[in-house]
Amino acid sequence: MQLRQDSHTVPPPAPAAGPLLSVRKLRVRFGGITALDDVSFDVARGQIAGLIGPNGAGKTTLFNCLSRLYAYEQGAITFDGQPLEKLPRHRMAALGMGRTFQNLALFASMSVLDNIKVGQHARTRKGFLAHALRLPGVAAEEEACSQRAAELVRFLGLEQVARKPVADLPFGTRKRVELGRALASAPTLLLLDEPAAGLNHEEVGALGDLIRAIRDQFQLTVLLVEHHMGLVMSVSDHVVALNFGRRIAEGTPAEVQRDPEVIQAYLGAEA
Ligand SMILES: Nc1ncnc2c1ncn2[C@@H]1O[C@H](COP(=O)(O)OP(=O)(O)OP(=O)(O)O)[C@@H](O)[C@H]1O
Repeated sequence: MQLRQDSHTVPPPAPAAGPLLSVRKLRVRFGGITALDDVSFDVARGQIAGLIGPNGAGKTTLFNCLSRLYAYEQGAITFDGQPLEKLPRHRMAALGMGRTFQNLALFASMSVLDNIKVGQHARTRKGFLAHALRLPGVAAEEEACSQRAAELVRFLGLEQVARKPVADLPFGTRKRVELGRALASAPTLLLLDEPAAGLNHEEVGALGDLIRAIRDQFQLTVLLVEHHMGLVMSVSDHVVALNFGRRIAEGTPAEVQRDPEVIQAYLGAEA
């Protein structure tokens, strides 16, 4: 199905050239622990990129740097040609970065539809005061938000539960709602933090199809942190592997899977 884009929610067209995301020589330390050490990689526009590594490798730290939740002591991140460190944290969603979290971050007592609508907040133009005073344009903006949320609900197959509180839903369904909320901000880069965690085998299979459908439908770029190797390797165009905060390999899924350092990192992790 085709999602309608409206004048209030459309992101500015991305310049065609250069990677969408560029991470350069990133270093993050927590006391004596170096969580990221000189990490560099690019994510090309339209790509599904997988970020893998054993526990403690630095994946979440990297995501938190992208969301500006963590500060980095060295290095640079460029998103859509803009240096991230110059931008305030609250502008990340408006800039075109949408994110899901390892531990679901939804409003449990609110309905599916309302949770998805919350995600559009960053894209609305009219401020709090305009809404409170019902200034001209507010009604049109609200209508556009409702329509987009309803279209996302349909796209994600959530029609049957759209008006139910999120707390009443199974875990796998709640994860879809979180995806819907991240998509509601019309991101150009979607950051997925362990979307397969807690899902059963069938749900993981469906998730792979859904991630590809999302990329194609919304023409966005995906960066995926995931422990489920089957999912990462089947869905990713490009994979970056971290271990102990360092980038140990990068390439196609096949290249990374046969990289000796990657094999050693995972065998070592299991030993
Ligand atoms: N806020 C923090 N304070 C102190 N140390 C931290 C903090 N966040 C992460 N670390 C440490 O940084 C290192 C990297 O952790 P991180 O959570 O980024 O790894 P990860 O690859 O996401 O692991 P997992 O797969 O288990 O989620 C670990 O040694 C971790 O203990």
